[in-house]
Amino acid sequence: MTIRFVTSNEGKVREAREYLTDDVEQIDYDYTEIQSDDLAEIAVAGAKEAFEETGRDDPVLVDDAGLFVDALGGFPGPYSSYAEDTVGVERVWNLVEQEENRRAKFRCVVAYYDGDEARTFEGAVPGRIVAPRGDGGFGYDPIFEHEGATMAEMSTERKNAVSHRGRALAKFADWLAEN
Ligand SMILES: O=c1nc[nH]c2c1ncn2[C@H]1C[C@H](O)[C@@H](COP(=O)(O)OP(=O)(O)OP(=O)(O)O)O1
Ligand SMILES: [Mg+2]
Repeated sequence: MTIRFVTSNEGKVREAREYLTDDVEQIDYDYTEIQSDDLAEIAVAGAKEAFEETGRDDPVLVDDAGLFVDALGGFPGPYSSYAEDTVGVERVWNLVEQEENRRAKFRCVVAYYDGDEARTFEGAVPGRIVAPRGDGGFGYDPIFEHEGATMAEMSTERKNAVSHRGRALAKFADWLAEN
């Protein structure tokens, strides 16, 4: 089976290919990202729209993810992509730099839709916000440290083994194998 991963983010696709045995085709369809504080709601709405608008044949996968910083009340959260495009990763670091509590989480929801019932799979990883280090990965990876390394300092394989997306994809892969 081919899974159509609807995203403009090549980093997400690279990570999904590392994880899933099925073929993963990237579809660069720009679905509406609804405004919600619930990643699952955003991902499901996107998956349904993308499925309807891109031919209704192979099932689609949509991944909605974000960085949730404790000291900032969960900001940027569901607005992570907007914050990255506007203020940028370096200035998100600056917001946290003075805080004593640098704890944060990456969260990810992947939504799978084949025209029947939408399924969601979630993953999260705890970490700490640090000054940018490393040049792998994408997005907030350089400022997100987990067990001593930033995610930008990890190989795709190592990042997948611990990451929010890896955990969500692992659940999805298990479900897919049984269905
Ligand atoms: O593993 C990650 N490592 C670093 N940063 C990450 C990660 N996962 C999500 N993020 C950041 C990127 C973006 O600023 C936001 C997700 O936004 P999100 O809308 O889900 O993705 P996106 O706009 O990059 O691609 P698309 O919507 O086309 O799938 O959180
Ligand atoms: Mg997006």
